[in-house]
Amino acid sequence: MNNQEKKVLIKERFQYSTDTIIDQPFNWKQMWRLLSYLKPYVKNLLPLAFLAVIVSAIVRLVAPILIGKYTLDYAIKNNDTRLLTILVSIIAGMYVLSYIANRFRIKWTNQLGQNVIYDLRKHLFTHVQSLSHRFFDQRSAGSILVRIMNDINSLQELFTSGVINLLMDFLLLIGVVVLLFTLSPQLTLAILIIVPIMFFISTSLRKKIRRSWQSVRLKQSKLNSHLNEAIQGIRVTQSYTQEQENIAFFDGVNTENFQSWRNATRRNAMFTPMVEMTNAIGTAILLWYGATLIANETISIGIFVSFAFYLGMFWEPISRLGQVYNQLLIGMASSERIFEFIDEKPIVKDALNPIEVNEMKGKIEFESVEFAYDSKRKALNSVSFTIDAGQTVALVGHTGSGKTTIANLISRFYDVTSGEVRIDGVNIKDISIEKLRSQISVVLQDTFIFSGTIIDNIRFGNPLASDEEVIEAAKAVGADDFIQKLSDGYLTEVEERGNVLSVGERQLISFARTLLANPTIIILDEATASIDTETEIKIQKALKTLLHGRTAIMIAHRLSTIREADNIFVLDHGEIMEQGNHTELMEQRGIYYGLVKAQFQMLEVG
Ligand SMILES: Nc1ncnc2c1ncn2[C@@H]1O[C@H](COP(=O)(O)OP(=O)(O)OP(=O)(O)O)[C@@H](O)[C@H]1O
Repeated sequence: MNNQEKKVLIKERFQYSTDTIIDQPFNWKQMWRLLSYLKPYVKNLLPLAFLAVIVSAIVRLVAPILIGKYTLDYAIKNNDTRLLTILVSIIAGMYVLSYIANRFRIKWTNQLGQNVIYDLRKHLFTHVQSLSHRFFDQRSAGSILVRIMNDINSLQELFTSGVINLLMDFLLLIGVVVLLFTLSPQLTLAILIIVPIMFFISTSLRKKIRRSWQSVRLKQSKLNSHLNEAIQGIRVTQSYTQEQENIAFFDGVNTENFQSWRNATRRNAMFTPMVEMTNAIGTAILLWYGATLIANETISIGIFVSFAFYLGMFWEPISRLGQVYNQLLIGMASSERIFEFIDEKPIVKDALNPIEVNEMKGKIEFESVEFAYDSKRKALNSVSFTIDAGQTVALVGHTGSGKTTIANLISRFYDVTSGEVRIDGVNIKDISIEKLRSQISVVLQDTFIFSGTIIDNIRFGNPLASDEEVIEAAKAVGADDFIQKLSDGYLTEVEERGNVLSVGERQLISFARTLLANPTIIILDEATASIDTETEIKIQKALKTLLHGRTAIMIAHRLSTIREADNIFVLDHGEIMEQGNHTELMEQRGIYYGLVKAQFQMLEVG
């Protein structure tokens, strides 16, 4: 395989297609929505920041008049030292006031911005927590991370300085234009001629800048998605010695990210020189035309000096408005992506008046249940069964036959496409989701261990449980032995996903966690696969304790582990083809018989 073919293959291998450019024109509605996050602060931080802004704007607007018109044209011209002293003291006092106002403006606007960012991130995270499994099926963890971190970060500048500076600059701009016209309408008109040219150029830049920042976000999202996957899957990568391919792909997305940044910042940087150019042209007009006006005595030197001050102040807010506009565009691109998530509604949601079931007996019924993950194929097709409270039922069938889907529907991770799932005779759509899930525990083969101590990981099943209750649960499922042998016992720190623990140990921890949660219904998905015989014996013992007095659904490929089940459902292509206990199904000599025989033969061969 040549290098080119290799590159194509690598490019095709990692596909992150979920993030697309959301391209809408500048949207005032969205802007208001973003600004609504300032609402909690309209009574405290916002007015304080506004006050500081108004004070500094007034000082900046009044000072040039005092310096030019009054100091030059009256005090100096008439040699009035008393007036000069008074004016200089007032001007100095005003600058001190402006300094104080500015310090507070920075302090308060920073506080305001940080608070808004905190609130927005909290809102987004809380919302994402409530979203259904389908949402996570369609997106990589990395791309979700980018929205919660990077996109919100990019709004930080807008809220810490942008919004408030915008007000300050508007005030300055309006004030300066009014003062310029008062001082000399002819000179003002001559200078303002350049403004429309400037606006024309900036409008064409606007769209390009906005697109560039959106592209940056997309590239970052792709980079994060790959990074996340590359780290999570490092063991597989290393075992297949695919490190070079991974590095090559990373290099590709990293370069794309680098280029899109460079592109965006280059376009961004075009704004300031443009304003500076206009500033230079304005100054040239001032000098040339202003000198003529002084010569024919239309304006005084003092007015000319005030004018020069104001002209400097005129371009400054315009230049800053350009920057704020850029921040706004960046913010818009990010907020579109943030609001897309916030507007995402959980597909599985509570009924209007959900039933708060506090204690379930655990009878499960499926009536003509159909389900499809996508429109292309059905995962379950007219499935009906009843599991009585306290029964243990095993689901068996070929891979992809729909076993996990049944488990997903009982916990309401997805809603049925048609038909009904009932618990204790009540449609689960009418039961409060929180109550429903609090009575159901799902034990997965790949137990998720959170970073923290072992004791806290077990306590995840019931945050209110005491240390003694946690230890008791661990003892009951036979996890206490190995935990005691760990360096710090129950206080041993384990990293995310519990990489330092064996599969069997992780499973025992999850059993203890489940026992502590004390659910009415337990779903064990492949819980006894891939462990050695000794651990399996331990786990079988633990299971007996765990399942005692509860309704249990076991999904297991190893048929030896489910012989004791009260009932076995045999699935094929999303339908229940056979059901009965082990002896009955063996007598039927159907699919189950075939599966058992095949496994038996495999063991013999092995
Ligand atoms: N999140 C999903 N999105 C789309 N299709 C899915 C999703 N999860 C499962 N499927 C599809 O639905 C069908 C049933 O899957 P399910 O996970 O229920 O099978 P299973 O019997 O549990 O398989 P296994 O024994 O391999 O775990 C399969 O064809 C699978 O590809």
